[in-house]
Amino acid sequence: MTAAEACPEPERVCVVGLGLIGGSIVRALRSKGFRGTIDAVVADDDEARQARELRLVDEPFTDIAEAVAKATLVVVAVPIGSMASVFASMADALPADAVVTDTGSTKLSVIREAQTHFGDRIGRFVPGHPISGTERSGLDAGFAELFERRRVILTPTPETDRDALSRVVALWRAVGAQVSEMDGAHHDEVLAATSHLPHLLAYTLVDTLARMAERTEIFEYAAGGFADFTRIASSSPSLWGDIVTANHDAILPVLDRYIGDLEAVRAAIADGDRDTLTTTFTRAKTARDGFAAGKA
Ligand SMILES: NC(=O)C1=CN([C@@H]2O[C@H](COP(=O)(O)OP(=O)(O)OC[C@H]3O[C@@H](n4cnc5c(N)ncnc54)[C@H](O)[C@@H]3O)[C@@H](O)[C@H]2O)C=CC1
Ligand SMILES: O=C(O)C(=O)Cc1ccc(O)cc1
Repeated sequence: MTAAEACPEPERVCVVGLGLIGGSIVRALRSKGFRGTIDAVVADDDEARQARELRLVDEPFTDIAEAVAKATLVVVAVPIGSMASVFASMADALPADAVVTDTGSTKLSVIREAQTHFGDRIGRFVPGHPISGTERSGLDAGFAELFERRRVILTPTPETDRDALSRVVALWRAVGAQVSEMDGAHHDEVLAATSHLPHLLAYTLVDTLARMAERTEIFEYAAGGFADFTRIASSSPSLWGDIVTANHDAILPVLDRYIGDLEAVRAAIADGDRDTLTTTFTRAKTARDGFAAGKA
């Protein structure tokens, strides 16, 4: 589907935060032939120059209020910890009927900040989260295919306007994504298990090994399994500090459950209980094979 088919309204999009996600959205819009205007809030003059040279944006801004003043659709793609200050900076400058959406990895915390800052215009805010990314950050890390056939979860609230929702659905379809809807609390529980916990485990494993005395040798002899399991430990520590702090209510129960299961595996190893180990590994392999087959 072309961007023009998915997004027939000539939107004036303003992407706030031209990092991995914001940079990929503008690249995808360009590569799909999006016919509207693309503005962006950039970090500094260097990023503005780069965005212009790559023809990614029509106009780069460093001032948020100025950037959103003519927008019809604003996409906030900044770290979770920056959402509140970005919403505060744009609230009074937004055109009355502009739609605002975000790409944050947690949803209840972002919805709360939006309610605080957008007040009675909260109906024009559509909470969103693309379930695709990489361990890299910044404008150079972005690429046009990032959202192709990948899921985006929107978590509208009872206050969300249907028109605003359909405009955001159209934007994500225009960049090749498949859109689902879910309640914000459910989103945060699902993502705590499938994304936030794996990132925590990868960071902690690498940190544990890196602080062991023989660490040079451990990393020298690490095989593909280590690389597969730990790639995401190269993700931005600051971005993930924000995510884990914001979603602590949903993360703690699944983390406790995992610690309990790890303790059971530890006990089986200590007791030489091979049956428990192979039963656990078999259950996991069946589940993982099913997941891999579903993705193929
Ligand atoms: N990294 C990933 O794979 C994914 C990230 N997300 C979410 O998308 C959002 C963006 O993440 P990334 O693009 O990966 O991060 P990034 O670090 O690559 O880019 C963030 C951008 O926000 C800008 N920024 C930060 N604070 C700002 C502020 N106060 N005002 C204006 N701009 C500001 C930075 O200059 C940078 O360009 C985050 O909320 C993240 O949780 C969602 C899906 C995947
Ligand atoms: O690098 C990976 O595999 C990821 O899992 C990227 C990612 C990071 C944050 C999200 O909210 C969604 C996806």
